[in-house]
Amino acid sequence: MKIIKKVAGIPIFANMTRWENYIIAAEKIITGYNGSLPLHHYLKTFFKAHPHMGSRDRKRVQQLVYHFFRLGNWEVSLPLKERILLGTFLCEQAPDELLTFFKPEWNVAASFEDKLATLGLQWDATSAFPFAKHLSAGIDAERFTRSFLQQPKLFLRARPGKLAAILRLLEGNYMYEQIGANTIALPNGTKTELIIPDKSWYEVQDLSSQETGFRFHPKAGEHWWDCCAASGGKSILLHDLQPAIHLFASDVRASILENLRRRFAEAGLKNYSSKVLDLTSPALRASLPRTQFSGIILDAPCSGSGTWGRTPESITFFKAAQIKEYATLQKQIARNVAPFLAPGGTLVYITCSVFREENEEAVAFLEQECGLKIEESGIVSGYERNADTMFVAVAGRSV
Ligand SMILES: C[S@@+](CC[C@H](N)C(=O)[O-])C[C@H]1O[C@@H](n2cnc3c(N)ncnc32)[C@H](O)[C@@H]1O
Repeated sequence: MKIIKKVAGIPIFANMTRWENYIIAAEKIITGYNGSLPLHHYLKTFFKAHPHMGSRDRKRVQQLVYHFFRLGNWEVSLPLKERILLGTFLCEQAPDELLTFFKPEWNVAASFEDKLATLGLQWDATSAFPFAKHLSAGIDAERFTRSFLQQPKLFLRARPGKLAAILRLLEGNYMYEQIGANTIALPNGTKTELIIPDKSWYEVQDLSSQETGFRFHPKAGEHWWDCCAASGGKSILLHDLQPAIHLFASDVRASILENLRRRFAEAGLKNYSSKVLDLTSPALRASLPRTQFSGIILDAPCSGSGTWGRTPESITFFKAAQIKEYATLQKQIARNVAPFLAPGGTLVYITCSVFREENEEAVAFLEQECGLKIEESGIVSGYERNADTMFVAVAGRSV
């Protein structure tokens, strides 16, 4: 085919369909991406540098790239274009013009099993997800890895007393599902800020993340420390369960605590203190507002592997050696933080990881090295609910 021009490095071929140009753009993105930035940041920069692509083109090319990464390392020996089409075939459910153009014989509405039969391929969990041998107990590797083919949903948590008002705005106008007492699931990409005018009515928070809060049982007057608070998702959840607590939130990043302060202000949460703290520091005691807390939320820095349905590029670029690095950091933090749990108090250890080293092994460490008693622990499974998968353990200190 003859190149008629190049636009920002992408060849535009004579007599080429839109679909062929989409594939070429997706190939260029995939070959240029090295995993050092999150994919959505890379895509933003790429599209900025290629302004000739309209918003519909950008959206379609972006989908192709995500479909490709959702395959993980499965069938890596196929040519790039074939893997992009394969990912699209397995991820899409509705009739798709691009796929019809390239593969008219593929029935995109067929079941996963029928699609594999059409392709003459078998799903292999260990090549799709090279870290399968690290999975925590109770995770079905086959189902977990297949879940990467679907983008997780967007979940809202209705703040106390606001569910009915939010449902009135959604009813009849938007596709949504109510889950449990406070959760609303929406298609990913829904612009909630355009639907719900008051930001203090809800928090965007994954379903499994919301459910970790079932293990917080704060009582009025207690002192709680959210020691890896980030922008405060768990802190706001905790506060909504019991506003009359004394909340102390800390994180090692000053910038994320700025986000927390902004988010708390939007949520109308005023009664708290916050501080930048490095939990690996041996001088932690001197920096704390008190030395005994009734409750500690340790939402540890982790691989994030339970959330990779939202960032599937991580499957390709994550290195197994990083699991050990996170596990070491988690133990260091646990050892430093545990002494500040008051007798009779509760430490809730949370990760959004699916790896045993960050979950069960951290729990064994809390028990064996930190003198805590594990009351409950396990996976909060999201992979069959279009949600993230998390891990939560409740540890207590004897009186
Ligand atoms: C999983 S995130 C917390 C998410 C948060 N709790 C929420 O609900 O949105 C882990 C946090 O730990 C923080 N962190 C990492 N290393 C740390 C350290 N050495 N000391 C304190 N915080 C640390 C990170 O900055 C990150 O914000």
